[in-house]
Amino acid sequence: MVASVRRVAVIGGNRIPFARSNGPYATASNQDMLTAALDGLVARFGLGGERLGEVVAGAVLKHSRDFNLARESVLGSRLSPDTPAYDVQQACGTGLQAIVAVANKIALGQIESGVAGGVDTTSDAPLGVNEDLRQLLLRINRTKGTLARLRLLTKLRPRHLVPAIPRNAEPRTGLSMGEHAAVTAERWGIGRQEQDELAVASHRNLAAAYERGFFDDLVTPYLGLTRDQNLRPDSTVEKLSRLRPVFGDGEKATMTAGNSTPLSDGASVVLLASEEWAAARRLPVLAYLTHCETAAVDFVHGDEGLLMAPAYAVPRMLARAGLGLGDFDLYEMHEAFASQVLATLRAWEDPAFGKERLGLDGPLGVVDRTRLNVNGSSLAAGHPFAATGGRIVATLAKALHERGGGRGLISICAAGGQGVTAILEK
Ligand SMILES: CC(=O)CC(=O)SCCNC(=O)CCNC(=O)[C@H](O)C(C)(C)COP(=O)(O)OP(=O)(O)OC[C@H]1O[C@@H](n2cnc3c(N)ncnc32)[C@H](O)[C@@H]1OP(=O)(O)O
Repeated sequence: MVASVRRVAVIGGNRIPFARSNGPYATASNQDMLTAALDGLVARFGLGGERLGEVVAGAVLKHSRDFNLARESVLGSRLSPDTPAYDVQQACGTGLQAIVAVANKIALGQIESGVAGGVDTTSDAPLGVNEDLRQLLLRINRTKGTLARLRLLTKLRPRHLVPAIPRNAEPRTGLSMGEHAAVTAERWGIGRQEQDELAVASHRNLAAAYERGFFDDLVTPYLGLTRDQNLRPDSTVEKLSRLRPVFGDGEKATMTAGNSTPLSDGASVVLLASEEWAAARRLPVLAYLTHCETAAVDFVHGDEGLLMAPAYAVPRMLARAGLGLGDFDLYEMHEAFASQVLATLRAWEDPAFGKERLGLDGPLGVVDRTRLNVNGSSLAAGHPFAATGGRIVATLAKALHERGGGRGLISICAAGGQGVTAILEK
């Protein structure tokens, strides 16, 4: 059935600047932001009225009204309404997994072009009613007769009005992402200063990239923002060292608001296509998506850290690609927390981890830190969960194109003990 596998071209991306939670996008919905990101892409690549093969996107925090988020966003955009769309969701891996879904169909010749991405708002998080109120409302709904219904209504108490707010926590452990990351940081002996240094590098690199115009054709202003709101170009290790720890135990705690991603709002999308489709429109190819991998770890019963799955996905992907960890010109590691990136790097450098967990003869290898997140990452830009994959792919593809080619590694950790990784090449 499959004739051949084709190369998948990354043509470009677009995102809106990422905002801090309850900031300028407080009244924007997932659909508003995803539509804005799509329309920016449409404008950039002249896609008005174009019927694309497919649009795949998702959000981690969704209202029930968002059951067809990607398709509704297409209908609200200037793409042809004949463009089909569907949603995916894999926590913070959502954006990259959406890109893989579109890429696979292009590779198999099932579509010629597609857009993939993601959106999230922590400002407009879906509030649920609590279980007691839900039961009461359902009973009222099932009850016949106005009087009987009114009688049930008299049972309404103030406790019923306490909303069910989604927690940024793992359902099976009750621990937040930050609390899990703190356990991993301690296990790998990740110090406060190295976390703060990584955060400062993220801010400096993102600020420098904005200054030299790198994001001029990747970011479209939205609701008054022209740059990521969390970006603080004046960040220093000295300033960060004064922040009090927010995750971890007492004296040993090292994780602060400065070396953790902020809760954020935003959207990103990426245009992917076959080479033929791109050539017919004279659109340059920034890079090719050549490999991907997903891994999961048992953080519930086992002793592996919640956000350590990329430490397993990357070596598997490298083995399949016949590459080593050092064979990359650029590395894009999603900075959920500085400690998460540093723990992953340390695991790859550790001979015991290489032998016992990865089945290698020794350590996986070392990442050249001067090639890591050279245009900033989530600590500075912010992390609207499902929008991070699109931000990273578009940033890396452009960076590879700008340097005249090369190979880039992408690593994204996700809730539920999962990791999604990919390789871009030009
Ligand atoms: C989900 C997946 O699938 C996988 C993943 O990615 S896991 C990651 C998911 N994301 C998260 O878990 C989000 C984690 N972050 C949070 O919960 C919150 O941002 C947080 C608890 C860490 C901090 O919240 P907060 O206290 O409201 O932060 P905020 O008020 O902005 O900052 C606290 C202080 O640090 C300061 N600060 C922050 N960054 C700074 C910087 N770069 N330089 C100087 N000061 C800074 C702020 O100015 C503020 O100071 P004041 O109190 O004097 O105003």
